[in-house]
Amino acid sequence: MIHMRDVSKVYENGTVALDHVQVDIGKGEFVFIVGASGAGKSTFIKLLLREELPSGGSLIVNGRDVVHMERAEIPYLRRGLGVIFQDYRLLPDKTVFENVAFAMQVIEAPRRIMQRSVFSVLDVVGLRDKYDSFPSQLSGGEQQRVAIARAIVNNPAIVIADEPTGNLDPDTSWDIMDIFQRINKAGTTIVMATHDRNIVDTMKRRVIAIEDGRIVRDQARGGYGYEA
Ligand SMILES: Nc1ncnc2c1ncn2[C@@H]1O[C@H](COP(=O)(O)OP(=O)(O)OP(=O)(O)O)[C@@H](O)[C@H]1O
Repeated sequence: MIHMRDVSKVYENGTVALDHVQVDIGKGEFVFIVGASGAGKSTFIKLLLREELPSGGSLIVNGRDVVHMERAEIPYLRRGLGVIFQDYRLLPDKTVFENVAFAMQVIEAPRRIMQRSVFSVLDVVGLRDKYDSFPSQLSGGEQQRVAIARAIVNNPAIVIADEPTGNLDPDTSWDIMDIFQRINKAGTTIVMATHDRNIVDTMKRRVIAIEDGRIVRDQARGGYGYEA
């Protein structure tokens, strides 16, 4: 699904955010990206989404060559990826239903399929009865569940999450992680950058640790730190 070969990212000001990174992530994997603040996790994710281009190396995401891609191909790359951020990024003037449906309108899905799909993913995240609420009427955990519903409504091959539990209390974080586990069980690849030691140590999934732009550990059933 994801093949990074010798990928580096040097920002315009000379900051080396990633330094010759090699990673292969296969279908159905659940991968945590861990590392201190500034280690390069968000840059790693931005490259996958083609929000930033690598300065060197090759990168294949979901069968597409991200480095040599035409601008017009970028939306097709992103359609295959569901993205979730720490701060939810919902549209404040749209209801829960509309926020999720919007992701389908963008790809011009037929209306009849849209209604069914939106309610189906709202069931997955347990929010069907809130379909008519606005984001401001929801708790942080509920808003993140809407963001997850929006991310998966077009059946992406890969779900990419940058600190999805960063603003949530421990119990709510686990509710969110249960949803990610269910999505993963259904075959979706999950790549999640996180600072949540408890979650990483408890789940014992693949852990890729980044330090100063380099992968310093890639462990099949790892913990947050070396000791786990
Ligand atoms: N647009 C940019 N221009 C210049 N430097 C940048 C840019 N974005 C990130 N950096 C730098 O690149 C390095 C890696 O940043 P990145 O955001 O990838 O780290 P991170 O591991 O995601 O950190 P955090 O956990 O705090 O989000 C840092 O030194 C950061 O200051």
